Amino acid sequence: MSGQVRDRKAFVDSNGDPKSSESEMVSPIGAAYVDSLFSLEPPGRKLGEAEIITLVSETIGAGTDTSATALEWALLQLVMNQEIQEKLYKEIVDCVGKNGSISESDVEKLPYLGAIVKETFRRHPPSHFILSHSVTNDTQLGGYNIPSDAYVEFYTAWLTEDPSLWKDPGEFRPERFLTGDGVDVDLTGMRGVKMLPFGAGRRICPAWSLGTLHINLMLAKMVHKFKWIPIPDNPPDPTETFAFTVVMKNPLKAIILPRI
Ligand code: HEM
Repeated sequence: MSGQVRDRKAFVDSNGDPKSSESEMVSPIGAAYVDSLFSLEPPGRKLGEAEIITLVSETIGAGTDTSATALEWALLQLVMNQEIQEKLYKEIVDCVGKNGSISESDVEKLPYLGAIVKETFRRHPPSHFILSHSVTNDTQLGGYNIPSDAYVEFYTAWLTEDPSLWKDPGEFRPERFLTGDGVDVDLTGMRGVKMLPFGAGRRICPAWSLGTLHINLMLAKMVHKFKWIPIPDNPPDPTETFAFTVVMKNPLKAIILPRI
């Protein structure tokens, strides 16, 4: 790895910008995640190669399945609920037009899109458990003794299945985040805990806001350019199964029609 990655200078010019032939593939020196790892100096040492590889692969692993799963669940709901999809399409067209292009700054102007993404995180949290946690010293939490050699697993999906917290929790209803029991719900758990798709506290997903933005953008672009409809006599199957994330037992199949 060191030969290939640490010699990134071969791909950039004297200003540190990518050479033109590489511009699609290489970020300027200093801008990539891996650059920040090379310059990171925990007290008294540099990170070793094994640590850098672990950190990079953790980021790729944690960032791909989660986002892909969330997007697939959102599309399943839009295929099954055409009126929600059309309401979203109208919101997008009102904002950027039929032929426009949706950019990062448009996302905050699309509240219904945001509500669909939040409702997806609530109804289909990609991860039903957060990562294993442990304590450095024996302690007590919520009346339980937690020894320092134990792994503590938090099942966070129970929150969003709880009818005392959510009205009809099994229903997919984005409007709840605009005018109902989801208004003011905070995805990070800082202002009360009603859902925890990214965990909470100091080990919360470090990319919770990036992941949310990616899903908003990808979903908006996919609905702006294409209409997603069910295959006749073969509607999507919402049965779940546990993999790295909670995925569809039978992956989504749909008819995808260009809008224009
Ligand atoms: C919909 C998208 C995502 C969801 C639902 C999600 C969810 C989570 C959850 C539940 C955790 C565990 C938190 C805990 O143990 O308390 C986590 C950790 C993590 N996530 Fe995400 N994530 C998403 C996107 C991403 C992306 C895009 C990246 C990277 C670019 C990423 C990188 C990480 C990393 C590195 C950790 C481990 C943090 C640590 O060890 O402290 N995630 N994520």
